Amino acid sequence: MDNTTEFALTPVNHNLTNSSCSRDNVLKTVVFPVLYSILFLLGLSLNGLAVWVFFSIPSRSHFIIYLKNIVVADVLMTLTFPFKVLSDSNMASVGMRVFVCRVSSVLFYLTMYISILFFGLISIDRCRKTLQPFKGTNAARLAHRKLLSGAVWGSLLALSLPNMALTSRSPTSANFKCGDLKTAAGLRWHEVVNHVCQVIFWGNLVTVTICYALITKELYSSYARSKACRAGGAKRRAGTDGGTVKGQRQPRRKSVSSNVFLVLAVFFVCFAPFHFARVPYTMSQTRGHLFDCNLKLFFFQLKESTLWLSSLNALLDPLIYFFLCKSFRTTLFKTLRLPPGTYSWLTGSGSGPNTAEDQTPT
Ligand SMILES: Nc1ncnc2c1ncn2[C@@H]1O[C@H](COP(=O)(O)OP(=O)(O)O)[C@@H](O)[C@H]1O
Repeated sequence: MDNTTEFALTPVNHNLTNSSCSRDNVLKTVVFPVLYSILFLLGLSLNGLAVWVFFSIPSRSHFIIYLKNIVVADVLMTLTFPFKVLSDSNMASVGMRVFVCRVSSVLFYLTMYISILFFGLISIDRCRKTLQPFKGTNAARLAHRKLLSGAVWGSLLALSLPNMALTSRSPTSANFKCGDLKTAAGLRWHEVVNHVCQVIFWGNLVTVTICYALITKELYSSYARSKACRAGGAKRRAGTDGGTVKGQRQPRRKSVSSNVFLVLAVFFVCFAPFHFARVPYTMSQTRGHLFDCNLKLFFFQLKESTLWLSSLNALLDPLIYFFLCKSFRTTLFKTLRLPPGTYSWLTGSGSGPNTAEDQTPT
C-alpha cells in the first residue's frame, strides 16, 4: 500500500475510535439538509422558469448563448441537492452514498465550474460590447461561441470523469468518506483537479473584476460626456428641458452601478469563501497525517458551510438573468402576461419589445 492510500484510510479508523470527531453532528445531519432542501425547492422553481423563458429566446447573441449554458448547469446542479440531503442526513443507503461520492458530487462541482467559466466569458463579452458598441455579431461568430461552449463542457467533463472512475473502492466501514473510496491515483487526481479549479476560480474572479472596472469607467466617462453636452444644450435652450434630461439619465446610471455590483457580489459572496476553505480541506483529505481529527472536522465543516454559499449561486443566477438580460425580462413578462415595463423602477430600464436585446451593461 503506498502512502496516499494509507492517508485516505487513516481518518476512518480515527473516527471510529473518537466519536467527538465524527462528522455526524446536527450541522451535517439536520441544518444543511434543511438548507439544501430549501435551495432545491426554490432553485428548481426559479431555474425551471428560467429554462422555459430562455428556450423561447433565439440564440442571437453571445450573451444569450452563455446565459443558456449557465441555466443548464444550474438545473443540473439543483438536481444533485436531493442526493446530498439524503446522504448527509443519513437517510440514504450505503449504495446511494457511494453514488453521491462517485457521481452526484462530481456533477455538482462540474456544474459549479461551468457557471464560473461562463460568468468570466459573459464579463469579457459585456466589456467588448461596451468598448466596441457598434461591433455586432454574425452567424459564424455565433457558431464559434457555440463551439466554445461545447469545449468548456468537454474540458471540464474530461477533468471530472476520472474523479468518478477512480472512486472505485468499496466502503470498508459504515461511516466512510468520499476519500476512502478513492484509489491512490484517484486521490492524486482529486488533488490535481482541485488545484486546477482554484486556478479557474481566481482567474475568472480577476477577469470579472477587470472587465467590470473597465465597463464602469467607460460608462461613467460617457455619462459625464453626455451630461456636459446636454447641460450645454439645455443652457442654450434657456433651461427648458434640462431637468428632464437629467431625470432620464439618473436611473440608467443607477442601474449600471447596481448591476455591476450584482455580478461581483455573487462572485465574492458565493464562490470566494469556498475557495479559501477548499485549500486546507483538500490537504486534510490527501495528506491526512498532517492534521489531527479535530482539525480535519473543522476544515470539513468550514468546507460544507462555504459549499452551501456556492450552491446558493443556483438560486441567485435567475436574479442575474432578470437584471442583466432585457430579452429575459421581456419574455418573462410575456409568459406571465405582465405588461412590458413592469418593475422598470427596479431594473432602471424598460423591458418593452423595442429595447435592445442584450444592451450593455444592464
Ligand atoms: N473541483 C472538483 N471537480 C470535480 N470533482 C470534484 C471536485 N472536487 C471534488 N470532487 C469530487 O467530488 C466528490 C466529493 O468530494 P469532496 O466534497 O471533497 O468529498 P467529501 O464529500 O468527503 O467532503 C469526490 O469524488 C471528489 O473527487
